[in-house]
Amino acid sequence: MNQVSNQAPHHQGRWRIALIQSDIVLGEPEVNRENLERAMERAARAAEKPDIILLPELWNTGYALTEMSTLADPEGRDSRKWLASFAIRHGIHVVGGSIAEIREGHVYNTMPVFNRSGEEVAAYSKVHLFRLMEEEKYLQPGERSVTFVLDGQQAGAAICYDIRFPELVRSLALRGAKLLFVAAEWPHPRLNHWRTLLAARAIENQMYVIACNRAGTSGGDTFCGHSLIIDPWGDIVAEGGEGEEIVTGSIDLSLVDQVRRRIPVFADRRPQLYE
Ligand SMILES: O=C(O)CCC(=O)C(=O)O
Repeated sequence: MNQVSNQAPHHQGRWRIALIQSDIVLGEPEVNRENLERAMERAARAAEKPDIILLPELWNTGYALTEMSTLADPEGRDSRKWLASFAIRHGIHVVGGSIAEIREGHVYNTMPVFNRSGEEVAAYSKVHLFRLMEEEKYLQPGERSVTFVLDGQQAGAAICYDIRFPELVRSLALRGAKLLFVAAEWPHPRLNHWRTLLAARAIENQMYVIACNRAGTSGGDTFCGHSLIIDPWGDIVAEGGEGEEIVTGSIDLSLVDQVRRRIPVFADRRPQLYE
């Protein structure tokens, strides 16, 4: 199956995507916002304007887990206001990576999503906390999986460790998601896992996987970059290197239906045998 054209116009499920693969300064939300804003403005003013911008995980605080109670954004208010105003200013959908936010005394790792009009169409809080980095000691897990609609197209949300749970992504696909947005702070030495898991989620669910990882180093971890856009056949539309970069590519959601017709995985499922 051929890759989709890089020139696809943004109508009828054809979108140009920009992934803001940035470094994140530990515990410095204002600095991070300023850095991201510069990169997002650059992406928005490119000759081929994106329809959707995706940011990395925990872009406000980084993994400053022990300081979350003071650093996390109360109700995510400031971060949301800023993301919404960017979406309105440029008429671009903003899948807001994720932010540390405090709600009712708990810190959540939450991906807010804004449409071109600046309306918040979804907020997904990471449901699988990553014990290897002791997230469960400092964060509260979300309690629901989330799909949302942009320009009439159904999408699903995932954050980092979530991609190790095929059942989560399958459930999003069964609810109609034709693409999955992933925000991550995925470190070495697991680049191979990152690339393989993302490709597997795309192939098995016959959906686009659009994943933005951070770059840089922090607290002894070196992050992989390699943000990816993978099509429903498993081909790579765009992939970043290791450093800071805006990764862009175009997608055509009619390819999802084509692939699902060619190999009818969803029609061939036998869920009564799986549990
Ligand atoms: O699953 C992994 O290897 C990385 C996950 C991770 O870093 C995270 O969820 O923050």
